[in-house]
Amino acid sequence: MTMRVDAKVVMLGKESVGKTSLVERYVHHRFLVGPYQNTIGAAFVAKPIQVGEKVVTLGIWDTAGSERYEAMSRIYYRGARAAIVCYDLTDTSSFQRARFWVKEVQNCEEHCKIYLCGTKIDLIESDRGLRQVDYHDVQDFADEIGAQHFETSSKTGNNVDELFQKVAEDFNSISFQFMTEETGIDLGQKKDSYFYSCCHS
Ligand SMILES: Nc1nc2c(ncn2[C@@H]2O[C@H](COP(=O)(O)OP(=O)(O)OP(=O)(O)O)[C@@H](O)[C@H]2O)c(=O)[nH]1
Repeated sequence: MTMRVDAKVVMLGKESVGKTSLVERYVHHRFLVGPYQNTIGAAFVAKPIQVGEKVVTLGIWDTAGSERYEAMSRIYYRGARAAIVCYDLTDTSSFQRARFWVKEVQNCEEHCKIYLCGTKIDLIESDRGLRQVDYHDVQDFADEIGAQHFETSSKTGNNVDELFQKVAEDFNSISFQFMTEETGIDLGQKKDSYFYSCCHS
């Protein structure tokens, strides 16, 4: 079966922050328990999402967080319309890594919207002392870079649907803007031209 993808979305962030778990929760409504498995390279899934009367299909690339695969991740965010930059709320170093990815995306993909996602909030709900990344610090950073900010749990499902729904809604409203500004231009072509207008270094 082939499926037309409207928008490319890329999951970025340090290894084991929970990128795969977020996609798994959102797409398959489940949380996998058992030994943690590194993503190797990247995984792809297409997910149609209802936005008002329209269906927007997100093509989600789940990249490997290990620094070993850093150069490969660049291939996956090329042409992305949204980047979900994840950090683990119980790990300060993962937030430093998130800042790195934000810079990368800002430098290379001017049409890519950034979403900051603090993961594993369920751990903090059961023990407040585990929080290592302050909500307000991230919100200030989000305001500075014009990003949306979510705190989620793939274990309980908390805020996961809201995150992806927001990505699809934002994409839909941006496309709508193109359509009204450029009447007569085929939206598909317009979008494609953006798909390839990224850095080529
Ligand atoms: N409690 C809790 N654990 C989580 C959550 N999300 C992920 N985990 C756990 O964190 C570990 C890493 O999760 P992954 O989803 O594989 O992380 P990843 O970012 O895809 O890792 P890489 O593929 O190596 O980049 C696993 O043991 C998960 O079970 C969450 O919301 N809550």
